Amino acid sequence: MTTPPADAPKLPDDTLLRVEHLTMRFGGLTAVDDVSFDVKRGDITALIGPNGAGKTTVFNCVTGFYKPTVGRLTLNGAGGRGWLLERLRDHQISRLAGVARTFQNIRLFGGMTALENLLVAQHAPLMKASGMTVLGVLGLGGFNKAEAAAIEKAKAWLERIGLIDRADDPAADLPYGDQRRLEIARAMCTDPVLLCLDEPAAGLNPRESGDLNALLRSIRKEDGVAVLLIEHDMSVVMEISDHVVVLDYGKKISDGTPQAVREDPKVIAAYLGVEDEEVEAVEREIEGAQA
Ligand SMILES: Nc1ncnc2c1ncn2[C@@H]1O[C@H](COP(=O)(O)OP(=O)(O)OP(=O)(O)O)[C@@H](O)[C@H]1O
Repeated sequence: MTTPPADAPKLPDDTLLRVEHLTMRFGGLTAVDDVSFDVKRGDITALIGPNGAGKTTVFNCVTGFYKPTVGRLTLNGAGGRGWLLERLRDHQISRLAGVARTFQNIRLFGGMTALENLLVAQHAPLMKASGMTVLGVLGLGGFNKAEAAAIEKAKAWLERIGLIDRADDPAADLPYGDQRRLEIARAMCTDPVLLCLDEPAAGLNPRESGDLNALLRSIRKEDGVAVLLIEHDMSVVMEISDHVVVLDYGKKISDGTPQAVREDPKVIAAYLGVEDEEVEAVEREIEGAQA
């Protein structure tokens, strides 16, 4: 595999990802229209907006599932190296640039145990340690050490998400909320710099949602990993996000702290399904209510 040149522009030290003028067209439909925003290091950034606003499309561009029609996605990755994500293949985005993701629908290996799911995520370093040879896998060279380290890491994550007692149970047998957290732990086992989560709270009950919030806060605090998430559950967004980006009809309509975004008339109008001309009226109503 050839390593792409590191010709990405330098970002400010506190900025992990810069999305510039991102546009994605599907035939005649512009799903994402000239969207720009930053993801700061160690921040939880939420991407919100009504159905069809373009959130998943932005996500798919950042994680390499789509190549943007227009736009630049600069990531200051591991070791301070810069990457232009739109020039990388999707496997390079995860392995070289350090971007991990989960999906709207859980994609664990249901027949494998919880522990095995976390080991599979560490396949790349294990293969490297094996020297890609049978002798390596049989225990010569650094493979045994790497395998022991992978098991330790997997166990540490199972402890952290409260599933160590279920390490040997098939992932499919775990309750839904546990599967969601296991999926996040699996993504974390790849040592990402950016963790992208597509609706992590979907289908969770309030207790499971609380556990998820705690896990994401600990990832921010203890691992220093930045999180970019799409979420419809506003209680999760408002509680854990440092930064919220709002899309509507493919365009960015607001960008700021949860508090600022919550009070932005354009956001309120978008969620209420109000036409553009009526935004000022909504604005006046909000000001009136706050007075
Ligand atoms: N692969 C595709 N081909 C054609 N149109 C697409 C494709 N992916 C998304 N779209 C369209 O792009 C627009 C934005 O879709 P997207 O899934 O990004 O929105 P979203 O904000 O994630 O919506 P939701 O909250 O419902 O998941 C929609 O009109 C959708 O139908």
